[in-house]
Amino acid sequence: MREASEPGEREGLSAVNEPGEREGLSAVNEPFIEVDGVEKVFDVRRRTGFLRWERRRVRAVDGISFTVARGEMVGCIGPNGAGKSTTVKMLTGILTPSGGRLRVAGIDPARERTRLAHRVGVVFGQRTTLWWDLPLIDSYRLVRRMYRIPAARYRENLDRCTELLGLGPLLEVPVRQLSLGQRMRGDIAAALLHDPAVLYLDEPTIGLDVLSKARVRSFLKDLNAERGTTVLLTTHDLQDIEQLCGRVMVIDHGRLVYDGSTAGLREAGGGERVLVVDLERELPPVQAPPARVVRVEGPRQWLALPAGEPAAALVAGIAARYPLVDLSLREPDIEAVIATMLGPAEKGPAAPGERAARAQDAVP
Ligand SMILES: Nc1ncnc2c1ncn2[C@@H]1O[C@H](COP(=O)(O)OP(=O)(O)OP(=O)(O)O)[C@@H](O)[C@H]1O
Repeated sequence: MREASEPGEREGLSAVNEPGEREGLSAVNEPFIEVDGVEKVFDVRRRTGFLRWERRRVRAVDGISFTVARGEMVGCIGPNGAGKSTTVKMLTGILTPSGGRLRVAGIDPARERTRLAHRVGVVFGQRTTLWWDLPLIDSYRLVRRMYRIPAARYRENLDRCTELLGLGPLLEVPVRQLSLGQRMRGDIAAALLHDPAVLYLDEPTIGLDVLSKARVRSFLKDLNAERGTTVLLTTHDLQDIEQLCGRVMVIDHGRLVYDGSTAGLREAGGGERVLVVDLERELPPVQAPPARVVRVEGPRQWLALPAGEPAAALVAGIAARYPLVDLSLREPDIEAVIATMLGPAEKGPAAPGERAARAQDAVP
């Protein structure tokens, strides 16, 4: 406890963000997170034989640049070893960049990590920040002391999280007895008690069942909408991104290969939309170029539309020439789009460490 509260005292911090700092939506377009040509290189030693070691340089992040405005909710995806967690760790100040410039709320995270900690909440899906042997509520009391959260603010935030995350029956339960989904909700609440302006979430729905995922996603959506909390979400679950984030960044080999709208990702990846038509009876494949029939099952036919091809004229043409009963348009599978974007290595199951090895440059 002592250790955690000391740095704040040294820097003479006010306990938590002032209410006015609950991220002025007026400043929505100002960059809140600025990442400019950031690099992170790790020097690692690898054993290559008996008493033989090789020094290698792992370029985990290779000149990434982006900005995030206040109140934005941005998804970050990419294969294992792409550099996502390393980027988040640099944003929290846990790791120092090897090059480039980084600012969060105007603060250099590596230099003023403690000051930044009062503005930031972090949830790592695979690890807990809660005290394992203590009841959940005791962890929250400790968090309150660490951040010196005023009593009224603590109560308000705790009540809100307890209600929206369904934590009421769990508060007196030791963390070690919680299920994964319960613990995750507990972790999210712990990260929010001090009213952070930005929340980093690393795989917040990993291993959760469908209902728990829905609950966590709905909570995050409300948090972002009501409080204007800036959210950076790293995940392998594309539904997290599709349901929560209007913007997505795709990272591969330490580089940003896509940064834009989630909807635009499909087009950027050259994904095809599929038109499913139900005819009155079985018929030969529908002729409607440039769409082409890719599957026929009785009176139902599936037509692939090249990316960017408007559907309206095509649908009208089919309706005029064929006995149409029903039709629907399916967006391209986002997972397939990303696989295309990332190249052949992502299409099959990647061998463990394969991508990491590709990101490594041997040091002469
Ligand atoms: N502390 C470290 N020392 C040496 N290498 C590291 C360290 N941390 C990460 N790396 C390497 O940096 C690269 C990027 O790792 P990172 O954890 O950022 O990937 P990621 O995109 O988060 O992957 P995942 O989706 O599997 O979590 C990998 O090659 C990894 O092995």
